[in-house]
Amino acid sequence: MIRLAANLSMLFTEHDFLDRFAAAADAGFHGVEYLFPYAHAPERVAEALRDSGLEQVLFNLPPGDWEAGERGLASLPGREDEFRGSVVEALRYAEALACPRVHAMAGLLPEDADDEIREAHHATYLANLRFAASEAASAGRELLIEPINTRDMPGYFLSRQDQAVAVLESVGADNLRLQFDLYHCQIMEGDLIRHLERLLPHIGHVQIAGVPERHEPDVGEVHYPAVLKRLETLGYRGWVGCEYRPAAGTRDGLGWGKPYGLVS
Ligand SMILES: O=C(O)C(=O)[C@@H](O)CO
Ligand SMILES: [Mg+2]
Repeated sequence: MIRLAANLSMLFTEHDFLDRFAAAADAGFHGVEYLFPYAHAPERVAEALRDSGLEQVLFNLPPGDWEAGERGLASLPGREDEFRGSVVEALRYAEALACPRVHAMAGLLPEDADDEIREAHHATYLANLRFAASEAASAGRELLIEPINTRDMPGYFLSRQDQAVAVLESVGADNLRLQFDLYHCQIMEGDLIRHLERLLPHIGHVQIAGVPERHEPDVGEVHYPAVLKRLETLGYRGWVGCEYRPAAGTRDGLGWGKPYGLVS
């Protein structure tokens, strides 16, 4: 059975952040994910989670200066101390929220990146992920990496599934896994079902959205009923994060999720 998690950075934004938990539970979700919890004390987020009866399934490490355009620290040479601090902070929240996995965003390459700069980012990424995976393992958590399409996020260091698999294999930590976002993969590479079949052993979390607008999964070029069916028959037992921007209201657009227990 497909288990859907509401991404509270994109869904239920009609409500204040801490009120989105109850709204998600009311719509039939059993899990939640979001970008960042850090604007709120962990106890307050834990309370909202507890009151709603939801499971926290994922959130991201602090990403650097998001407002200034930064998109993660993991591959940024010279920012290693800050990255290590972000690992400690994320694991503190993960403990308070009983969240089994956290996502480390890779960060952006400079516009004029040549081979030498790319190689420096790659080496930094591997070293940082080794450290973070080891800290996460000690805390009993998984660490995820996610290829993101370079149309939405130009310059993002990790953009293709093969690149992610090579990184997973180089780091070689059992708790370092793939956040497989079908929306990004469709834009960069397509062939979603074959990707799922091949990548399943690496996948720690799945996310979905309609392509190309990133609206509801039943809008656009991907036929999600077939893709989710294949995910199920492959034996995937993890969560599927609904990481899309509703075309109108969140509840108005939940009809696509009726077969999976959602209520519009
Ligand atoms: O943008 C996405 O896709 C995400 O999953 C965010 O967590 C940013 O990586
Ligand atoms: Mg995603």
